[in-house]
Amino acid sequence: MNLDLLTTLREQNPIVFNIANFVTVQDVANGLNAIGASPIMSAEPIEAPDMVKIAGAICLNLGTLTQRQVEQMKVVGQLANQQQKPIVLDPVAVGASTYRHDVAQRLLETFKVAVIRGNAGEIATLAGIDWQAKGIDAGSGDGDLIKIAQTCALKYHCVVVLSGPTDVVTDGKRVIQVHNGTPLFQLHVGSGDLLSSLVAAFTAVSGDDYFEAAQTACLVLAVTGQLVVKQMTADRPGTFAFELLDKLHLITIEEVKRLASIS
Ligand SMILES: Nc1ncnc2c1ncn2[C@@H]1O[C@H](COP(=O)(O)OP(=O)(O)O)[C@@H](O)[C@H]1O
Ligand SMILES: Cc1ncsc1CCOP(=O)(O)O
Ligand SMILES: [Mg+2]
Repeated sequence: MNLDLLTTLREQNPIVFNIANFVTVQDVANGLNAIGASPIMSAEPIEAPDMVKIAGAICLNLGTLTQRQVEQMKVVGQLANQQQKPIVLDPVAVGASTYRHDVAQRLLETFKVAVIRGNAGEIATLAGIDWQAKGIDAGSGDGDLIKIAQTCALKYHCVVVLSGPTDVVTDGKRVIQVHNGTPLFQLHVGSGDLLSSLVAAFTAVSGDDYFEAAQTACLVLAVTGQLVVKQMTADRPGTFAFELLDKLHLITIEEVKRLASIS
């Protein structure tokens, strides 16, 4: 795990271009800003070439996808591939409708992504493995999460982050598990979207080592949440979200190293 990437990120302040959902767009923008990246959001296909040109990485979030956004994503994805800019795809609730599922498949056929980041239900759906996903939530299933993540990674030739109580990061062969975190992440809508955008920020500064970028993002966010919760006397999702933002700005490599629980 290369935690120096956090320093590099803060030094380079990479632009992360997000096609975000309208629910959590502000969490994503503020989270990226707090950690030391530079967010930009755009919903206009016409400016796709300019957005991709200035971006260090791109995060495509399928959360509230319109057909116009799908067209925008196709253009953005192809331009990003031509310019070797890494793309992170967040397949929000991909199992919840045929529309989402079809769109996700079509996008993944149109351009290559560096990382797919989703919860167990989303990654199992993309992998074609039986799972009872529940809307935006992971839902339930009894499959082996490592196998599910690996199947998805091999199917789409990319790094996969299957997040949850333990984050599984894999390129299909290598597997790292991040055991840090707190259940309070689940009480704040947007935790997953934030993680996806942070993965994108780290891919912007990791050369082409997207496996390394993804694990670093998972560990930094999970430890940050853990440190926030340590100070709280009761489960307060609102306070957690505010303090998470502050701590993302303040977190040090030493703190991450001290609490890291990976295998
Ligand atoms: N029960 C949990 N314990 C610890 N960390 C968790 C738990 N559930 C989710 N997380 C963390 O929350 C973040 C968002 O992941 P997740 O909840 O899987 O995404 P989504 O919001 O897309 O469903 C990740 O950093 C993950 O590690
Ligand atoms: C509630 C909701 N509906 C469509 S997108 C969205 C936000 C999903 O956020 P996350 O996947 O980070 O929990
Ligand atoms: Mg999600």
